[in-house]
Amino acid sequence: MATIVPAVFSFVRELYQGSFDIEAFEKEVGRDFDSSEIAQITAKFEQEAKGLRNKDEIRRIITFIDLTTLNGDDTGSKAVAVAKRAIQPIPTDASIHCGSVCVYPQRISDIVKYLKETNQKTHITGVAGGFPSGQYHLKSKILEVELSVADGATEIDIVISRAAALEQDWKTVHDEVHALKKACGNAHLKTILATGELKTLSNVYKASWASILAGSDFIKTSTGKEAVNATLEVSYVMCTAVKRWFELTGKRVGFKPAGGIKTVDEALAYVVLVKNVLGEEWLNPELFRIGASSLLDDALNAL
Ligand SMILES: O=C[C@H](O)COP(=O)(O)O
Repeated sequence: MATIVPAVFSFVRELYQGSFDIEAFEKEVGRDFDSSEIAQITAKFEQEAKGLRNKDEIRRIITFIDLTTLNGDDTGSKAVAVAKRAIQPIPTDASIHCGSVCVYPQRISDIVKYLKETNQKTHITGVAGGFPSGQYHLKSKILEVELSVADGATEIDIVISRAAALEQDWKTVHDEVHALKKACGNAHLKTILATGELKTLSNVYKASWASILAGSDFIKTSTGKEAVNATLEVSYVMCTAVKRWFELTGKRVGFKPAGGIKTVDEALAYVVLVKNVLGEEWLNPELFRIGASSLLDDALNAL
């Protein structure tokens, strides 16, 4: 780490030695963002997205989708039905798969059982760690992650503590994500910032950094349960942090916009944003996902 991270990011080195210096964190990543400037940039992305609407791009979008069902009345058979769609979303094309099927912890084992019985594979994302509010004891968040991984989730989506973020307690945000990353074992960790509840773009940037520094494999905008979910504006700020981390360390963290993305046109705007800010190399399911429950319907209608 010492040879890769420049001196200006000395706090990253200290972090890896087990300390989190909040003053250094604020100094290094505290910055303001100009909303109107970002709005102009994202308006261009939306414009560019209009020219991208073709069948190949729509098929590619389908491969990015974490096909989601997160409802109180989800049953085992509903979860399995969604998993079947994630495995073969286009009925006439067995070569295309969604990024994963995303469910609550109690539904993970239903999908694992179905995959075993039918000898099929898909990534299973379990939302855990006090999803969606994060208002739970850390011990129960850790246990929920451990149980979800034991049940067979290959990817875990957790939420940050918005309470800690709003109190500018970035050490707690970082330390919780770090503990949950450890609980994931080999499962990939996607950390949800719930940006609609973070109040400022400066907070979105700091939350991105705290989550990246804690070892998140992806950072994700929203749970789909906040009043305001994914927006291009917060995505721009989050991808700016992902890009800076890559410039400093050579490490690629993934990005997942989620919540309220229902149409191909909306999804294409995120594709253009990622391509422009992070580069084409991010546009594969290893580094880019879209969390969505209904986007697949619009994509299939458009094919
Ligand atoms: O993580 C995925 C989101 O919960 C999905 O949200 P959505 O139902 O608005 O598509």
